[in-house]
Amino acid sequence: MEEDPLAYHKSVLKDEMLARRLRQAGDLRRVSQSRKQLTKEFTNRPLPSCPETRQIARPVPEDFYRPCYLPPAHLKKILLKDLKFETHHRGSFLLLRVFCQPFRKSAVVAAIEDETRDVDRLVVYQTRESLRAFEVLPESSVVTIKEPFYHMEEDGRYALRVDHPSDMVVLDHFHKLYPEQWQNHEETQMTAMSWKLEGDRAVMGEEYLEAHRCYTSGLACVDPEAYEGMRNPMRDLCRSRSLADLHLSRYDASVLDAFKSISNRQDDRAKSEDAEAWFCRGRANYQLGHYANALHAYERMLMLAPTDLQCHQELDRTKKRLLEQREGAYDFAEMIEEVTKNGYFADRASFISKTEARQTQDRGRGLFATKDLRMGDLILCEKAFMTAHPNDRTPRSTVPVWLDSVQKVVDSPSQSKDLLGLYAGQPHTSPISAPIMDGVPVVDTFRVSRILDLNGFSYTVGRESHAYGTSAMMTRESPKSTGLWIRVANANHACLSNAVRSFVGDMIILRAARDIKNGEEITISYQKPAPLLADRQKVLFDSWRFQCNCLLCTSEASSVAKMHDLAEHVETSMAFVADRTLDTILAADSELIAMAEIVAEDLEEMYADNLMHRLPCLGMGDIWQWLCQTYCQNLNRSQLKRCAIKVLQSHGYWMTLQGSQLSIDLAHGIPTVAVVDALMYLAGVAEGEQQIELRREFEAWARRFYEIVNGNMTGFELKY
Ligand SMILES: C[S@@+](CC[C@H](N)C(=O)[O-])C[C@H]1O[C@@H](n2cnc3c(N)ncnc32)[C@H](O)[C@@H]1O
Repeated sequence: MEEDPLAYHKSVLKDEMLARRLRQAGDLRRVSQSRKQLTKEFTNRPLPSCPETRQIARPVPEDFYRPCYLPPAHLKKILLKDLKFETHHRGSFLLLRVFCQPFRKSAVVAAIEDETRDVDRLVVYQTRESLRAFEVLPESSVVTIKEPFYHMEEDGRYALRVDHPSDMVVLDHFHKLYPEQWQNHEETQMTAMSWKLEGDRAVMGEEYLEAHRCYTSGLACVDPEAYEGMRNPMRDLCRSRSLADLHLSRYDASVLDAFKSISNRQDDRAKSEDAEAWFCRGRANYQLGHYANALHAYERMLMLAPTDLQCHQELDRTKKRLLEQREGAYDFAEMIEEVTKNGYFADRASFISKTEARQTQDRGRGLFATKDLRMGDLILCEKAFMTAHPNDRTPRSTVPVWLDSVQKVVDSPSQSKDLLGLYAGQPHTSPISAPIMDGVPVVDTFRVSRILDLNGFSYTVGRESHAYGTSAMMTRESPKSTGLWIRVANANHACLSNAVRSFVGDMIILRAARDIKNGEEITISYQKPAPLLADRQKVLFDSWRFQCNCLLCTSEASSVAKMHDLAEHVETSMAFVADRTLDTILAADSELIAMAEIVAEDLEEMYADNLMHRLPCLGMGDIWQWLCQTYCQNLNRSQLKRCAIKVLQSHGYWMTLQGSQLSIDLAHGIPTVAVVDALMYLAGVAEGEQQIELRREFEAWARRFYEIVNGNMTGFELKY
């Protein structure tokens, strides 16, 4: 990585800022900028068009703080002048108005005033990636900031900082806290119907947030008495807001609003409106993955509008999802085709019914089989809760997934239990949904961040149709995408795991690496296991804070004395292979081959214990693979056969041949691409020796391993 020439100055500046922060902490705020200065700063910026490029500052742990769990009614109102530096004002709230067009930097930044016309800046983190600053905080909007945090930002200036979405509530003009002096009197005069028309206009312009605001304001002015004997606009407003909710990914609210709007009357107009509401309910339930509810909604719609083509299509789509959910009936080739076209997403349901998450004896919760599984079986195929992909605007991918996971739960609180129930670094308490305060779920952003760090996976997209395109373990090239899968997040790690993961778009696939009994724990390897025990344990401890005690690790740990020698030999082998790529394989002479044989033999000696117990020898596979490639190139069949068997043994697979019947001891194997290659070398040798049955046996085994490693068979023919 290139060194930053300003690194030294930056670190001095950072230290100075920290010292200032510590010195001033608790002091009463001093006004540092006038309204005129702030107005100039905010109005001289280019108008926001699309979300700007930005680097998101992740707060350092000492800045972590909890969200406010109280409504404003239980808090004391304070003014800007009451703020103290570096202080969380617990038990208090501020009432503020945005007085200029806000902008986005590493967060949404707004100029705000209080009722005394005192001014300052408000910095809001964790807003939805795709929203523009003026959508988050429209000019003239009135907000309450609960338990405000007055903090020095990266530019060395103080500002009010909001990290938890529920700590800031944008008030509707009819809210009882909304100060009279900031009321827009034109708006307060509007009727429910005029709000509805305003909302419809916003929908036409695809301004769904604004439409939502209008429909909500309209609903606030509906007086049921005033519509005695007349058509009550409440249902119309709810139906329209349900559609706006759908566009805003607020699926829980969409289901509820659609429900409220259904009249069950029998006149034609009511039927058509109810059909619309059932459709919204269907779509929102589909998006939430509640396919049975979606099916019910579409069936109800078809009772009212039997010829609606779109509804028939949605119904068919939903039936497919239900089949996938029930039976794991996926057409992977079709799924790959879809993902290849759209890049990231597979419109598929999760199949997780052969597993359950429950407590282990000593490793928190784990994933367990609820059925007997055979080697190669699909254990589960799960849709991601959230994925994030690197792009020009956010080249580092984990931050958007973090932000959007918070937002997803805020938008559809019913999903909060799934996310917040995951491991966050402490022993589990029983999973709870986020509490709702002022109509908004209280989500602790920092907890979500920790959950994502401990439970997310990185993977590579866009290679699904290639050979081994869905294997995350072998694709080391960046950029990487990040994702979170709720059921798989319960799986504990073992370097010698019994399941292997792969990806198609945003679906994760787990296959059984060996037979797994009903009730047995399912484990996966969080990372491609490093050859040396110390390296493996370091990575696992640094990232996940545990030490692996799988059979391979405990066995290698018991031969500590040899560790140093082994490390030396593994390094020699790795250097040999790294220096001698394809060109040298093509030109390998007998001297070079002899050298490689010596390196391999030395390693075998080092790995005598592993070999005796038929355990994988992770540092030995590469050199035998190199020799396989070389002997294959030289058409030396007998040596190729010997080395291919060594590759299998390096991975913990020991084969037995009885005539042309091949059996493989799978107890301690680690399936990889190299295992498939070795089996295909052996198939080639058998073919050369005219042993057609045996060739078929080897190829059949190679196919089984390919499916485990890659998740499905796509690309096998291409590669072999
Ligand atoms: C993705 S979570 C796995 C589920 C977790 N055990 C739970 O209780 O929800 C990752 C965390 O599980 C624990 N863990 C995973 N594999 C482990 C292992 N082999 N030994 C001990 N702890 C493990 C670690 O605390 C790790 O940070």
